Amino acid sequence: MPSIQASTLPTRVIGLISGTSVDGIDAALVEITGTDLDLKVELLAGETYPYPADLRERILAVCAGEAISMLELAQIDDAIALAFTQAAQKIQIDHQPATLIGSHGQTVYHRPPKESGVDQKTLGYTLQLGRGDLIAYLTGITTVSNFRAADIAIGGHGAPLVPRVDAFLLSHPQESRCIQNLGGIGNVAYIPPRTDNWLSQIRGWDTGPSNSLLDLAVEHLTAGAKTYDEDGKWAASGTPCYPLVEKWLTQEYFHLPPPKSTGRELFGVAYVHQCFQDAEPYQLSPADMLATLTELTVASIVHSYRTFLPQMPQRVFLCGGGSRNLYLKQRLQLALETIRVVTTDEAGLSADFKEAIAFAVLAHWRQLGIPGNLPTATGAPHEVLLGEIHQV
Ligand SMILES: Nc1ncnc2c1ncn2[C@@H]1O[C@H](COP(=O)(O)OP(=O)(O)OP(=O)(O)O)[C@@H](O)[C@H]1O
Ligand SMILES: CC(=O)N[C@H]1[C@@H]2OC[C@@H](O2)[C@@H](O)[C@@H]1O[C@H](C)C(=O)O
Repeated sequence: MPSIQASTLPTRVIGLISGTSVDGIDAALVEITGTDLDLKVELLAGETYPYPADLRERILAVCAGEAISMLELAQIDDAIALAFTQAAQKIQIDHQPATLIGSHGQTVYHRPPKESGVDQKTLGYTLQLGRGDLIAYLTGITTVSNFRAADIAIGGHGAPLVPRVDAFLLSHPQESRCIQNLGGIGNVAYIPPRTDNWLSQIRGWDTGPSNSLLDLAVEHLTAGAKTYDEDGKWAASGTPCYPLVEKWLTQEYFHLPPPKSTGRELFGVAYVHQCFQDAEPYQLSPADMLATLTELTVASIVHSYRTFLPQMPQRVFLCGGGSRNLYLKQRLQLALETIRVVTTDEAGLSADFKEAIAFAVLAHWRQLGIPGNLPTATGAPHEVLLGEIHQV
């Protein structure tokens, strides 16, 4: 990956994403300077704008595989684009206006490419709603969207995309690091110390479920009264059932070598339903069930590091909503023994808004003609420009 010299004038960019938790739109207003090794990002404002409850419900139903008409698809796409537009407008209040938006949109379907014989691969497919042309028109700001399509088209997974941004914002001269996102789905970027050939040694993949199963279990156990276990307090009062964790860990996904990606299509409603069925013989309390699902997230992350990393990292930096789950964090620290587990806040990058910041950077790169994917993370055969630019 050559270092590309381009304009280093500060650019004010908005990054927008709603992730697999479908809890709302994360918006980051940032000032970006530099391009790659000299890349710097200052977070001017970060907010999460919850979706209207009925829209969230419809999106979750679509993610769970409910069949809908094209009319309803269009209506959901409209509603998401409008919600993203409002997020972009609100985040600029009391600030100088932005000149660029990077909008990830809302993933509603993700089908990773699959090996189908020697040197044969079936194509992947991914769909993010909330169309960028409408956001550009309504905000009057050039908008980059549909970031995953180009990587998928050349045979990549189109995910995870954040590792390349992590590499330039969170690498360290001496320390090897894992940046672990704990969103609905978990993903990791492994970044070796910044010495010779460090860029070619970066790795990234989706580690599996993070909060998606926990959130679904909490909703089920509270009959919809709660959507998540705040700070992991409920799970912390239970005890993990290790035979179940062992059983669940035999699942094929955890043993696939990276690059790999996944989503709610696998770790969603049907999966958690099966988990509850598997748990029946053990007569677990709700707290034990949550502790056991937390342990699956922990064990799947640590198993994937031990199996697929060239070496264990010196430090793990957490980000995403799950980094606020104190029980999950504590269990991960215990499983990783002497490897320190902290959040990306300790490295000066907001753990809450890192994904939104990353899509601002990806838009900035797109405008400058700099590729955004990392082939060692997405499995694409080469680098490619990510995103469609919608000018105003
Ligand atoms: N205080 C907290 N205690 C426990 N869990 C929390 C807390 N705050 C957030 N979470 C969890 O984090 C989730 C949201 O995380 P985040 O916004 O990073 O996910 P996402 O971006 O939607 O997912 P992905 O990264 O897979 O796209 C919530 O659904 C909840 O499970
Ligand atoms: C298809 C899709 O939306 N994937 C998300 C999801 O959420 C976490 C994980 O799965 C990750 O691969 C990806 O998002 C982040 C932002 C990424 O591309 O790096």
